[in-house]
Amino acid sequence: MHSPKAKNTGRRDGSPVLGGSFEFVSLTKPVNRSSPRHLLQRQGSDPTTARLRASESPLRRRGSGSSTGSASGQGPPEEDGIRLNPSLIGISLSSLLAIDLWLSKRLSVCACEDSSWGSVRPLMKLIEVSGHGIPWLAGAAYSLYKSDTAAGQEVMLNLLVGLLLDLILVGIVKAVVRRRRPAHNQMDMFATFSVDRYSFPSGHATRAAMCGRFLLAHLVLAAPLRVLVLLWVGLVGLSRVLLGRHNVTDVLFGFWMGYCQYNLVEILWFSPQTLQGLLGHLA
Ligand SMILES: CC(C)=CCC/C(C)=C/CC/C(C)=C/COP(=O)(O)O
Repeated sequence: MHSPKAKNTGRRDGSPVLGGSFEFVSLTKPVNRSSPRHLLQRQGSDPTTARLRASESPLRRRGSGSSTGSASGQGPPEEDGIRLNPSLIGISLSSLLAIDLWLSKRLSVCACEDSSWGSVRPLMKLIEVSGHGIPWLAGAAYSLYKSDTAAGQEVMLNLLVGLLLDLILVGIVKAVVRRRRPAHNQMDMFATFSVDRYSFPSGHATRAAMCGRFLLAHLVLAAPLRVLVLLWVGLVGLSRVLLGRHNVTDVLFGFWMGYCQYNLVEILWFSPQTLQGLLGHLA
């Protein structure tokens, strides 16, 4: 990806302003402080350039531009490195986002009935429902209500806490980041909050990761079922991209966030005593 700045700041004679990786540094800076002496002299002879240089360069405003290391041939000063890093991070992020958008678009093969895998869309929507908040909240509340043992009630209460925590945290991140859903998404999901018009992170992915870890830690012990749980988590995430609901990074971050949310549930874990106190208050 090209930096817009890079197009405008090259020299008229086409020769590089600086060699190797430092060229980028010079392109992000208004003044070629580390340029050879004859270049500075040539630029200084142009009154417009000289005026711009004087007004734009923070170093010159501080009056230190003429005496820093690079101008005296000792290589770029420390400040060059400080400016280089954010630019490199910016470029890396832009590249990652471009790859993310391209890959997500290519993978959205069930985004509508006419898509290449449009016939699989109903199955993907079924997987979507399996990771929706309502069945999970209703299921956990019902199990809590029906549970006879203190241990069972404890587990279900904490699952309920985790699910509510997940809704709150995902809502906050979505509201802060405000990343739009992919353009190819059909907004035909049932029971959504207003923040669900945003896509980062995928609430289904966070819930699947958190509930997956919860199930593996407390409820599902048989090996074949544990594999099924892991498969379900993966399918929920994959279905978000195939349906065109999310970009790949929304789902990957969602998985990570859900994984961390489970740690939070473990830290907050409500004991039977706390549970009895709560139920005593409610009764
Ligand atoms: C009791 C109560 C507050 C239930 C709300 C459950 C609900 C409407 C959850 C929203 C689930 C949803 C559509 C999340 C969006 O998932 P993405 O993967 O598309 O971000």
